[in-house]
Amino acid sequence: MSKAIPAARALTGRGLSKRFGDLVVLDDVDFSVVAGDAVGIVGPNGAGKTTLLNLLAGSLRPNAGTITLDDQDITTTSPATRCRRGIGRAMQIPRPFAGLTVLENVLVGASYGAGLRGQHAYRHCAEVLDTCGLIELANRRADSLGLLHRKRLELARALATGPRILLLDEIGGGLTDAEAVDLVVTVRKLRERGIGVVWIEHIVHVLVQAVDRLVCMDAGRIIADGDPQAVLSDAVVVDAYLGKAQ
Ligand SMILES: Nc1ncnc2c1ncn2[C@@H]1O[C@H](COP(=O)(O)OP(=O)(O)OP(=O)(O)O)[C@@H](O)[C@H]1O
Repeated sequence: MSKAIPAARALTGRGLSKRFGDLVVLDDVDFSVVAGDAVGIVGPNGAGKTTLLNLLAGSLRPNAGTITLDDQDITTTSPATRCRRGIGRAMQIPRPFAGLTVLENVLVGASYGAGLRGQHAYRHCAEVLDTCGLIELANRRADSLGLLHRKRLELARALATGPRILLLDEIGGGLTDAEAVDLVVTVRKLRERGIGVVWIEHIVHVLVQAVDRLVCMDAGRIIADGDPQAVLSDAVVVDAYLGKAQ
């Protein structure tokens, strides 16, 4: 399903800063993900996690810094172009086309994101729906789905665009632990196919089952980046994040 991915290709932000008025939300952040990596991002509310994802996806422009994909500068490239170049994104609050079926929603991603048509598009969507546990709901209207299936559909819509790097914003939010673990299984499969995953999630004990690297942000900066267990036992992380019951 995924495109062939040279292992060294990466999405990289260097020196990223973002302000809203006087509020500095990101302050000189360096971040990189390589295809096939799974990186978790945690941190307290307001740390700048979603803003970092917005910059990487292109829905916000940084005030300073550069973003490259495969060493090409995409800092000012639109989200639609980034999507066609292999950066997929699943939003915190799923907003499917409510009146369309599950299959039709995924076909939109396959058509506009991956550029697939006809039988190729249908075959690709069937694989995506199977991967995301939605194949039996293919003909259900999106607005009839419960939260778990809406979250899965959000992931499927992003996956249908044929990403090499997938940005996931709290796709486990609001789910039970068992439901969120279900998403872990799916994310692991994607990683095995060589897709790079960046996953923001507050359910840390679930997130660490899916990622091999954990980044902790606080107040617009990355305060730890590395092996998940080492990051979680870092005194600075415990003080800034884990000490404040999430
Ligand atoms: N468009 C905006 N205009 C003004 N302030 C904003 C805007 N977007 C985000 N912010 C502020 O930037 C800060 C960082 O927000 P961001 O959503 O990136 O944090 P986060 O780490 O993802 O938080 P959470 O875990 O609560 O989702 C917050 O103080 C937020 O209120």
